[in-house]
Amino acid sequence: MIRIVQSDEFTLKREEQDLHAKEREIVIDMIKQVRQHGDEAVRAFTRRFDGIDLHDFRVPFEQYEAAYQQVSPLFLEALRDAIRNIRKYHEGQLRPSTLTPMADGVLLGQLIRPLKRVGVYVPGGTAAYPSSVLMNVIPAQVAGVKEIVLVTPPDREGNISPGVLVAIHELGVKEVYRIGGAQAIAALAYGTETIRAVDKIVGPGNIYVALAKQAVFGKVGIESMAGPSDILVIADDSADPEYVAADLLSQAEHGELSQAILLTPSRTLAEQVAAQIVHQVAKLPRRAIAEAAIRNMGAIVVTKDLQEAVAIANRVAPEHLELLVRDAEEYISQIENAGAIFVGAYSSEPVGDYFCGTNHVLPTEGTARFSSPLNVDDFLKKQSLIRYSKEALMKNGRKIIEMAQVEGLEAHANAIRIRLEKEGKGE
Ligand SMILES: NC(=O)c1ccc[n+]([C@@H]2O[C@H](COP(=O)([O-])OP(=O)(O)OC[C@H]3O[C@@H](n4cnc5c(N)ncnc54)[C@H](O)[C@@H]3O)[C@@H](O)[C@H]2O)c1
Ligand SMILES: N[C@H](CO)Cc1c[nH]c[nH+]1
Ligand SMILES: [Zn+2]
Repeated sequence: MIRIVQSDEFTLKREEQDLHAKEREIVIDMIKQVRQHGDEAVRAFTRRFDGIDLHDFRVPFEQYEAAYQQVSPLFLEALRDAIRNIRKYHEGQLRPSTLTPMADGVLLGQLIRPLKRVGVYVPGGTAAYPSSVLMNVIPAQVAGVKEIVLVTPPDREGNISPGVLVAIHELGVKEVYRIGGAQAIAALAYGTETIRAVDKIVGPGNIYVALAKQAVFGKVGIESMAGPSDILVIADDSADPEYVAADLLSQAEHGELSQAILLTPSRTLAEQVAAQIVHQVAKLPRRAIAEAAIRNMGAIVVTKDLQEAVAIANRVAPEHLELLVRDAEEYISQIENAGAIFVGAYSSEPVGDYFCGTNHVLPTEGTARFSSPLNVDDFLKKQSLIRYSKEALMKNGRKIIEMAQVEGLEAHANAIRIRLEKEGKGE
């Protein structure tokens, strides 16, 4: 089911073609419709893609109460532990504003302020993602964002999964709309009769969601291209093939566009993992999705050695990278491009998806070359503060004028010159 190739035959699908040209066109048109027709367009797309006609996008309050009756005590305990871990990890990312005193009484600063109004996308098309509620909302709260607007798609009865509702309630998010896909992103970016526009949209989703976020960037901020999940495992012959296959499948089951790649110098391991995938996938409830993902986007690449595996991994720039090799720590510094690095046999990827505290909203589609995991800084903006003194201006004014004149910007030069002249320092 999964192709096994030698390293010199391996190409990435995204290197061969623009994988998402059709979907890009679709979302651009959807965004246009929502801009023109507001709620009416959102309602029509929800009818078409989620199969429900919603008059009110808000989640009825009784649904939160009922949700607590539908989740297990262990789920609630796990959720609360995960909240603690995620909060602690993200609190470690906070840093204060800075004020730097310079010569002659000059004070320069970097002020850090939370964003005012942020939209959070929680995916929910083919699976429910309570964990994504935590991963988006907690860093926003740690940053001090006051207005958090959460959107998530409804099921065919118009309901949101109990796990998601409980997670929302545990974190105290109040503004929640049952809408998803590109229509939800457009509504958050441009506003509708019901939904007030936000300053930034964060959160993972399928390819329609990721491309819609890309398309509205500029009107609002976005954190990254957190689209279809992917995983890359680097393993040597010390790795357990059952673990490798299970971890690859853990991401393949997200969606048919999920990419799962194993790089190994061991032909024996390659064949054992391929056999394990066939064996394990057969038992999965989401077998059809995982099989399609493995068939379309999966690969086992037999490399010359581990160094070549590292070089290919840096080219792939995966969302998740697992190091299942002897002396795994020694390879960490060589992994330049990966959203999250999981080190050793017990750092299985779902540990990061749910629980340890790091953020699972990660850059996909190779964008780990330049993007980072969602973090507290995504919810903050920085402002420069300049308090220049008279003494400093009198001392440096001539130099500033000279720079302005080299740029041919005489009005800039004048703004400084006028002050120097008033103080009797002009030429
Ligand atoms: N990168 C990350 O950090 C990360 C984290 C969690 C989940 N994910 C990804 O999120 C995704 C979740 O996907 P999902 O589909 O279950 O939920 P989703 O909420 O992302 O998407 C569902 C929505 O897609 C829209 N849609 C479906 N088919 C469409 C079509 N043909 N045309 C236009 N719009 C359409 C619908 O409006 C629907 O509400 C997976 O790909 C998963 O890998 C990524
Ligand atoms: N693996 C996903 C990020 O790509 C996050 C997730 C949530 N639930 C399960 N997995
Ligand atoms: Zn996952």
